[in-house]
Amino acid sequence: DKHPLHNRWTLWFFKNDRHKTWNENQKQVTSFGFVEDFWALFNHIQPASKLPVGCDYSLFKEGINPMWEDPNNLKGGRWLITLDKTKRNLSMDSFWIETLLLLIGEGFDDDSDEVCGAIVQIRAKQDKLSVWTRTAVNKDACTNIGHRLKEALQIPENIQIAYQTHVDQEQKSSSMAKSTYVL
Ligand SMILES: CN(C)c1nc(=O)c2c([nH]1)N([C@@H]1O[C@H](COP(=O)(O)OP(=O)(O)O)[C@@H](O)[C@H]1O)CN2C
Repeated sequence: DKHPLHNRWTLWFFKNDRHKTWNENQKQVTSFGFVEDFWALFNHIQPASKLPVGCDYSLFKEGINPMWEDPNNLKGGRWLITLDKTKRNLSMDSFWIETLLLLIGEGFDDDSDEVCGAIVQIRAKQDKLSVWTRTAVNKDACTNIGHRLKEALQIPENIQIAYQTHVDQEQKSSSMAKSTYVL
């Protein structure tokens, strides 16, 4: 019989329809709690690298919306990995599946409870992959999650990734919010 996951997860899809609000564009696709159902879903949908520019996939724990204002995200932030669009067909999909497997496999050791979800975003200039965590001030948990992410995605030591709080991201004035942690 089917193999249960430690958590249930919900896949969301964002398509940038200018006539709708950001919230209206954020759609739930489905939720799952078994390994077999994850693979059936993943093998059924478009790969991230094939989505139109402006689209996102988000995989969050069931009950947590992929939005700053969700109570589980209010005090948190994200590890952000930017991908040059030339890498879209090279590493985007492998980065995304590796991140998904870390999430559903609770691959962040004791800090897996700190993880809320992950988002992959197809954009004109730079694609983005982020892992959202619950509590920005939990430095040890945040940095362990960041290390595990770099390790799983085989991101070289000299390539920096940054952690930004959602509050800083919401209130950013320049193009990039300030970084709370860098690895
Ligand atoms: C409740 N609420 C409205 C709300 N709640 C949110 O949680 C939330 C937003 N709004 N977001 C809006 O999308 C724009 C692009 O962000 P982007 O991350 O797609 O980045 P790009 O500029 O499209 O690359 C953001 O500037 C923000 O306006 C983003 N976001 C996470």
